[in-house]
Amino acid sequence: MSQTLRLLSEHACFGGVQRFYEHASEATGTPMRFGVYLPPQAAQGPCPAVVYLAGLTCTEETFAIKAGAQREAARLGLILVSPDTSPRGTGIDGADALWDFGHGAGFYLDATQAPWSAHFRMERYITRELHALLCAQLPLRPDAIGLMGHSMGGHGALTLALRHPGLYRSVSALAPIVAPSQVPWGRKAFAGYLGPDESSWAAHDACALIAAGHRLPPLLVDQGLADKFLAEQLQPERLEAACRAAGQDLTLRRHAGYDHGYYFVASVIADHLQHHAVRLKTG
Ligand SMILES: N[C@@H](CCC(=O)N[C@@H](CSC=O)C(=O)NCC(=O)O)C(=O)O
Repeated sequence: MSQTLRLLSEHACFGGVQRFYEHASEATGTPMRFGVYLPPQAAQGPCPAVVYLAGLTCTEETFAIKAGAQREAARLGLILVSPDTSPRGTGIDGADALWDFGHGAGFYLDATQAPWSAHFRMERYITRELHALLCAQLPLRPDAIGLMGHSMGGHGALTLALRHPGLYRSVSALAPIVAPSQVPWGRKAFAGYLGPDESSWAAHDACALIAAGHRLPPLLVDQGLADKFLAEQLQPERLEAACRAAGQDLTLRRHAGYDHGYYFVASVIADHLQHHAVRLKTG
């Protein structure tokens, strides 16, 4: 049954339109919000799309407001989709207490542990419900959808693409968490959402998935070298080693002087959209 999308706001942008929508989500059991940028080409017919998964503390607005991606998306004829990073207003005790767990920190997986499992079903939301809704209700090409993300969202982009082969034709990440089972952000989230049995964590860990034989389309990753989270949380050398051992095509670019924030994202976003456009517009 087609879901009702409620248009929250609409803004003319580079000849296209930036919109924000809300809908009742079956996956999370809450209202969910997402942003959509429709380039001018979308008025003529279906366009390829890139879904952008944001990081800890972000909302559906962060990418749209801070990354400056719309100019290049308009040039390339790409639709941009920016979902929220977790369900909101769940009423779960403690869900607002921490910035790296709970609301704003859904980690793009389906929690198996109470009380989180009642609402924190972001994998199902992104890969099934939102995917179907976008294909049914927006002028995008279902065969030409890419996935990218930043930080926690980079983890989401890598793991969802690895876990759902064929769903996303192009993949990239900015300063991603690549081995969540091994670093504090991921260990905290996985313990809470998936429970203490670490054997269940590997299925949501990009490096472990690659080592287990899962594959991605040719992957572009950018990482700032002045990123305060680089050594403790991100550790791109783990992804580099996993890809090298598995024969996974990876372009990992390290950028001196760039930190973790959206000044970095804005500086490389055009390259990422071009990476996606090349793959989404051919084949
Ligand atoms: N509150 C934190 C910083 C939170 C932060 O840096 N969030 C990043 C994503 S981190 C990994 O997922 C982000 O994208 N923030 C949005 C922004 O506008 O920069 C702290 O105290 O360090």
